[in-house]
Amino acid sequence: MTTQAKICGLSTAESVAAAVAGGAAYVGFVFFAKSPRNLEPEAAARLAAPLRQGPVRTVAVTVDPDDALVDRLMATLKPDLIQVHGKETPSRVREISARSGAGVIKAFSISSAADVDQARAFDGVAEHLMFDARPVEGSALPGGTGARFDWSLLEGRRFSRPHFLAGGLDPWNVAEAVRASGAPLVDVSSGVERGPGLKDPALITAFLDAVKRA
Ligand SMILES: O=C(O)c1ccccc1NCC(=O)[C@H](O)[C@H](O)COP(=O)(O)O
Repeated sequence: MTTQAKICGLSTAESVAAAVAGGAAYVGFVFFAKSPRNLEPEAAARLAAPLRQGPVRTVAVTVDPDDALVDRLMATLKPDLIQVHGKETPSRVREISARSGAGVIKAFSISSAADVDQARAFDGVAEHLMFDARPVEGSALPGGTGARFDWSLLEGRRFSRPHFLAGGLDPWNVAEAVRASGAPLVDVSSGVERGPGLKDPALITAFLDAVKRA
C-alpha cells in the first residue's frame, strides 16, 4: 500500500505549496501558544484557502482544545480533521468530533509497548490514531520536538483505520521508519525545518520524495 504523508506546522504559502506539489495527503497548522509554529486560526485559513477544492486534507493541531477553540477553528479554517495532542479521553474525542463535524486524530506519546496498548480505547472513536515520541521531561511542547521512539513497537499492530507514525522523521530516515513500523501514514515537522518553526520547502520536497520511494 502507498504510504501517505502529513506535513505539520506550516506557516508560509511557500511551505504549503511545496507540500501540495510534493503530494502530501495532509497539511497541519498548529494552534498552541507555546509552539514556534503557533498560528491564529484566521492566518491558517488564509494559508489553506488554495486547498479548498483539492484532495489535500487540512488538520488543526491542538492540545486539550476547549469548545471555544473548536468553534473558532470551524468558523475560520474549517479543518477536515482536528488533531488532539493532550490528555483527551475517548468521550472528549467523541464530543469534539460531534461538535465540529470534523474527524479527530488522537495523538499518543510513546516510549513503551504499554503506551501503544492505551490507544486501543480510542480505536474506532478517533478517525486516526497518531503514535508520536514521548517528549523529554520538562519539554514545553507535547509534539513537534524531533524526538523519536523505537519504531518496531508498532510492528504488527493493526487498527480499524490507518494510523500515523510521527516523531523525529526526516528525509533520510523515513523509508526505514516505514519499513520497521509498517505504518501506513507518516507525519513530520522539525525534520523538514531549517530552524525552529521555519519550514524548508526543499526539505519538504525531499521528505515527500522519500515517502514515495518507501
Ligand atoms: O509541532 C508543534 O509545535 C506541536 C505543538 C503542540 C502539539 C503538537 C505539535 N505537533 C504535532 C505534530 O503533529 C508533529 O508533526 C509531530 O509531533 C512530529 O513532530 P517532529 O518530531 O518534529 O517531526
